[in-house]
Amino acid sequence: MGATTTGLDQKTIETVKATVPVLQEHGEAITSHFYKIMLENHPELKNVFNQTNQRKGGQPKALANTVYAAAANIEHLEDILPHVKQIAHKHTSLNIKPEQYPIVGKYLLIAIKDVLGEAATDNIIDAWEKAYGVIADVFISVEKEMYEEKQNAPGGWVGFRDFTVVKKIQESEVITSFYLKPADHGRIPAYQPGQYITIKAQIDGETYDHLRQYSLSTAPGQDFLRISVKREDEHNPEGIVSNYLHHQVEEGAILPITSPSGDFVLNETEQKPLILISGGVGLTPLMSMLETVIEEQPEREVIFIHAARSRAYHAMKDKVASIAEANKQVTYYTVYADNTDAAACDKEGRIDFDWLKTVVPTVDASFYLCGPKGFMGAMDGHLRKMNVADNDIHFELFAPMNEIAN
Ligand SMILES: NC(=O)C1=CN([C@@H]2O[C@H](COP(=O)(O)OP(=O)(O)OC[C@H]3O[C@@H](n4cnc5c(N)ncnc54)[C@H](O)[C@@H]3O)[C@@H](O)[C@H]2O)C=CC1
Repeated sequence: MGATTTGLDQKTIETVKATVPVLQEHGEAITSHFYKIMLENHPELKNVFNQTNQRKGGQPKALANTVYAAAANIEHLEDILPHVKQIAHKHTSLNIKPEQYPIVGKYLLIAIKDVLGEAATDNIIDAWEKAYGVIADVFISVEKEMYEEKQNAPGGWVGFRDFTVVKKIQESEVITSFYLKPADHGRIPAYQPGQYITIKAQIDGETYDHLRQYSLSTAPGQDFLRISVKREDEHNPEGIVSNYLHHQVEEGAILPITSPSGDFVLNETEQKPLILISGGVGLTPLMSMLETVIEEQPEREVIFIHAARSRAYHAMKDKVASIAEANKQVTYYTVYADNTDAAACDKEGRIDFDWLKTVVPTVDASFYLCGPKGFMGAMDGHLRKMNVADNDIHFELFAPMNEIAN
């Protein structure tokens, strides 16, 4: 039995690879059971594992897909490193610690045994235990590096740091911006346009703290951080933190946050046209990119396309208009789904292929997409139909990784 670079013997590798399809077949049953038993035994992990996605089944599915993809590539994990890094950005933003990995591993194995019953022989369980250890080590080492970078970044930190809400501004019918300054009066962290932070929401009456990620919505280099939050329907469990922020968090309140994370960032080494396409509150990271590019790359052509439900839902309209007015490099288009005043927008309805083609000057451009899931799928489809190269399409969606990867 030869050893491999992962340190796993050939028999273990073969067993794991041979059983990936079996686990995939029972994937959701295994991970739903796993989440249930793990959170029963470790309720302190509830805030880390987003409860909304867990209820909807998205989080268990995402975790299952990640573990199976890693297991299928167990001999050459470096092939899935970009995917690992994207998840590691989310993990470090949530302050996930190495000691949490063995807990996940323990309950995942118990769930595999419970669901597969006798089919889960000792050999199989043993092989998966070893494989999980290898996969966990890859995540832990990538995350260790990211934590070191956070600690050493100008104004950076690890864990949660208290920020004071210094200003709260309504941007549209549903979107409100929160301006944040360090409660310790220390340095504001450096960050890249497109990155996000995690808020720990300590809400009265809730049994655990809720963690939510929000994109930073201005260019770096200000004397504050700013997030812009859409108020979700209060009856939607996903809306618990956004309603708390909108209704209970006023100027002077303290919010614990983690330092900026994320790899959906503006590449300032590129010169080709920058096309920013957003739907709804998805404009937040793209505002940070827009404000940055006009300062850092004044020669670069920028097209800012924004789709909103209607004028009342359109946030930061005046800001974008004044940026375009003052910077000839920027052209902007507005699309309203429900328009009562045709003069207020450039297109009514949705961004469709034929229209998009007329406003995109060249397909040899860098495209950044952010918005609701259906919007992103539609935009991605339009761009591929135009033959835009894969690596020119950048997108992010705050959702479990399996949805992002689709
Ligand atoms: N960094 C990130 O990953 C961020 C992600 N987001 C995500 O962006 C989303 C924004 O949602 P809302 O503001 O509620 O958007 P929304 O529901 O108000 O929709 C915005 C626009 O998108 C259009 N649209 C929706 N589906 C479409 C489709 N299939 N094809 C073409 N156009 C479509 C609508 O017509 C509307 O004009 C949220 O899901 C949020 O999670 C938001 C901020 C940051």
